[in-house]
Amino acid sequence: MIRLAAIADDFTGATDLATSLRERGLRVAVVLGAEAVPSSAEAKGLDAVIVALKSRTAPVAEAVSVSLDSVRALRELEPGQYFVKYCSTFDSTSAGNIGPVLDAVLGELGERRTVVVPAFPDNARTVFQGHLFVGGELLSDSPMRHHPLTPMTESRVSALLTPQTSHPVTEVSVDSVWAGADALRDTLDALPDSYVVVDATTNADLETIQAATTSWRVLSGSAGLAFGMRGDHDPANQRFDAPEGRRLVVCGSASAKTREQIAAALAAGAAGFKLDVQRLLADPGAVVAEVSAWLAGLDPEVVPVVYSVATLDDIRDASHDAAPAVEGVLSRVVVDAVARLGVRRVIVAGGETSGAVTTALGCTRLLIGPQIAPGVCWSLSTTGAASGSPGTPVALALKSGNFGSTDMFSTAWEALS
Ligand SMILES: Nc1ncnc2c1ncn2[C@@H]1O[C@H](COP(=O)(O)OP(=O)(O)O)[C@@H](O)[C@H]1O
Ligand SMILES: O=C(O)[C@@H](O)C(=O)COP(=O)(O)O
Repeated sequence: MIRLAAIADDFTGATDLATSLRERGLRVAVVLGAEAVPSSAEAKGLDAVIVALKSRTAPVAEAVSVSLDSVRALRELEPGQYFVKYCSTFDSTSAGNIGPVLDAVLGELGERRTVVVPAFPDNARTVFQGHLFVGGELLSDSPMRHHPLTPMTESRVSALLTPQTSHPVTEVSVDSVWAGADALRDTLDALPDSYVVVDATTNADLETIQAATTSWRVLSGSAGLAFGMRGDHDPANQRFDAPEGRRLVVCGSASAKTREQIAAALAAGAAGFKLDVQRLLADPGAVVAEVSAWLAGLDPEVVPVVYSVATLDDIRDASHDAAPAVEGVLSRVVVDAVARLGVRRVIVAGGETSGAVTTALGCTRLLIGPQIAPGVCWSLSTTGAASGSPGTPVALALKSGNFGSTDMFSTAWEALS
């Protein structure tokens, strides 16, 4: 039996939740896909298992199917609670996938209610009067309105979720949270079965919500909702031996923070390679070969940053084919760099991009290591058959687009030495 079983709709979301739990003393495993869920015997000693999926922008039926496969596999571990992790900026469209996945998971488990808590104050995401804020701005005024796959142009969480689900959506305001865990539990229990969007503006609010929902079978939200959980494992005591080798940063993220991080790295002496998306659409193999040749010729001490978005102009009129094509090229670049150039330490910016890269490397499991910033950590994995160089150890930092300090592409490596 484990305490918490989670599915995350992208790979950075999985490591985000994992690092938050690990920092709070839980023993966590992140596995990539339902097939990699450990058996009960293998999960002995673990507090939480998180399945990383690439379902955020997949077709609805596919997102539902991989989520259900994961929940069915996790069920074997007899979890005390289930956690459906989605983005702290509620990345989704009116078709899904947050609503359809919640509907399917609840249906599978015979449940009729969950809380909906995207707030993550450590990364400046708060929910007040049912509206999601990013820093001082409403979500719909934030850079998320320009996201290439899930542009967020509405800020009220219930308005975002209602078109995605047949379940009723209700709201609980921060006053009820401030009344404390016991009172909040009564407020929640008095509501009709529904998806309950709960305000949260601080970590203390998240802890109150978590304490009020310990008997709920299914929780949903960003990693922030895990902040109230406590385990007895001191992360400082865990061995984390990162392989020695060359470094590489690849960015498919179009997020404002990633664009700042790229600019800061280049200003600090990193070497940059900006992908030409038109060329890449026409001849991806040639672009991969060009990037690989460029990497091979660099001073191994210099940090290379391969990226596809420098300014918003780069994604303004992007074709539908561009996103998978960029993911494909960045994945092939990383696979080649690991197989042929001795790259062993890789930062990947962007959730979709991380899913593509990690899958191409054939990784199935991540050992979570030191936190780099709230929601961002180093992890260790081993490449699989898909990579062409199976059994190679790699250190991966799968970075959510908008997370991490501005200088992290230059400084994150220090946590490995
Ligand atoms: N120049 C570009 N034009 C169109 N799509 C792009 C471009 N660069 C990256 N993308 C795609 O945008 C998506 C970004 O999503 P993701 O990796 O989750 O990062 P983030 O959510 O931080 O922007 C990926 O699918 C990526 O391939
Ligand atoms: O909850 C969050 O904000 C992150 O864990 C996350 O999912 C961010 O997604 P990307 O920006 O697409 O990496």
